[in-house]
Amino acid sequence: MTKICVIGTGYVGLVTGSCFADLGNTVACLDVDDTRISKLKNGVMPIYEPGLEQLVSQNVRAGRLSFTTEYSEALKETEIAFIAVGTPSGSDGEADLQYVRSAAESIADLVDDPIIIVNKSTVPVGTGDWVADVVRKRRGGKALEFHVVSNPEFLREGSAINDFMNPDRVVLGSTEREAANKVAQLYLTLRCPIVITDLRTAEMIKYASNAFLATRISFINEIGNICEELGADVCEVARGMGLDKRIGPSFLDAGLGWGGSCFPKDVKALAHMAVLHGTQPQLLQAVMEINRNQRRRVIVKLRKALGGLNDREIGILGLAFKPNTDDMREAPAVEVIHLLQNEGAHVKAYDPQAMENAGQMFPRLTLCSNPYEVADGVDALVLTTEWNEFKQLDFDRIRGLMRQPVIIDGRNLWDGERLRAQGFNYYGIGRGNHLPD
Ligand SMILES: NC(=O)c1ccc[n+]([C@@H]2O[C@H](COP(=O)([O-])OP(=O)(O)OC[C@H]3O[C@@H](n4cnc5c(N)ncnc54)[C@H](O)[C@@H]3O)[C@@H](O)[C@H]2O)c1
Ligand SMILES: O=c1ccn([C@@H]2O[C@H](COP(=O)(O)OP(=O)(O)O[C@H]3O[C@H](CO)[C@@H](O)[C@H](O)[C@H]3O)[C@@H](O)[C@H]2O)c(=O)[nH]1
Repeated sequence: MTKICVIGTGYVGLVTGSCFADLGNTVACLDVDDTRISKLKNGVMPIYEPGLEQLVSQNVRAGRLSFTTEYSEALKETEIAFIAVGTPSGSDGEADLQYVRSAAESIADLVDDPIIIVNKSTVPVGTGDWVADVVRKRRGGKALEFHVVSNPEFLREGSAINDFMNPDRVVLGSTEREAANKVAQLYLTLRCPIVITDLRTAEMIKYASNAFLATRISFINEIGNICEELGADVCEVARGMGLDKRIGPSFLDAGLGWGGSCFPKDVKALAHMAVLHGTQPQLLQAVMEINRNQRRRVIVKLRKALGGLNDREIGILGLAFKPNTDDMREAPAVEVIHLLQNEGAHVKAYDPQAMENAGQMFPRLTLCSNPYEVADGVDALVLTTEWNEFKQLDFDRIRGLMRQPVIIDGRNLWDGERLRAQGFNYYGIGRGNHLPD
């Protein structure tokens, strides 16, 4: 049993803290956001993540998990402090480290016993050394025995608990092998490969992994765009490719492109690091450009199908950047809605979890309480997030409600042939169906 402190109670901090508590450790989760902590103290989750509420309440009841806004309370007798604060994109695409700095300074101010500081946030290569400098400078001459370990997180929103508890690997980087070994002990019961390396390599593994996954998606989207012109079906192409063991089937779903709180900012940050150090990240630039175009292509399709967008009614199914989350950061739906509204379209939408976030983001968006309300009177329906709830809709009812039977399936979720047989003008992504010019 280890006494742990997790700084930041967002998607990563809260999941990390509750999972470590569940594995038998004593965990204090800390956040500077009062509202978030009082919600958590009352058993209310500040984010939607399947299974999280139960995991938190179980471990709070067992006395292994607590929440606070007080650094002094959270850091009391802590052996390992995880920094899991946000690292958003700055103005040039570089990662903004102000929250990491503030967390490191608070540790430096309040701790006198030996401590391991673990960077779990996604941070630029070199940040581990920088955190050590920040702590040393802040201490002035006051001695502190501490080591910095990089432990990037690979969980996905929507399946975060399962990903944390069943990782493909755990990556640890440190200049001090003993410190990395101590952190490794926390993960031993998960029985997964543990890669122990130096700080900078560990930090790069995180960026390279995200950039590679984003590249796969942009690649298949580019293939999809070519398929559309040549009359091939990208879904079948991806299946045929993915059966090759060297390629594998994951992350080959063509659609509106990648969004979320990680891929966009991390690919940008990696490209920024490259440029800063005199390297041209040509592939990363193309990967980002393809992704930007993927959203715009939907607008082009709609314009063609409806002969213009001014005063058209468009229905959007799905607002979160992917299913099983309420997170709308860089969600494809956000850009699609902006582009539609800019062209004078009236937009209605529904999402099973992201309605509250959407209401704050789009004052002019009509929020509906189910897919049928969205379909009512629209000229086109656009599927932007492949929630389970959208998989089996009553399309006869939808056909009867819509003003024009145009469907853009931005996630290739539905059976196009069946929908065409039901009277829809169905357009998937990369599925070889041409629109008239
Ligand atoms: N979201 C994901 O799926 C995911 C997965 C892997 C890695 N990451 C990385 O993990 C980090 C955290 O991401 P997230 O999505 O959990 O962020 P988030 O925005 O959901 O949460 C960050 C939390 O940190 C708190 N915070 C900010 N400054 C603080 C401070 N000085 N002291 C204490 N708390 C502070 C904020 O109030 C907020 O609650 C990022 O670097 C991200 O790139 C995210
Ligand atoms: O074949 C695919 C797979 C995903 N996506 C899109 O890609 C984005 C990201 O999806 P996913 O990776 O499932 O979600 P995240 O929760 O953002 O997780 C990514 O980002 C996290 C933060 O760094 C990492 O920890 C995870 O390993 C990494 O998968 C979403 O918009 C998806 O719709 C596709 O378009 N096609």
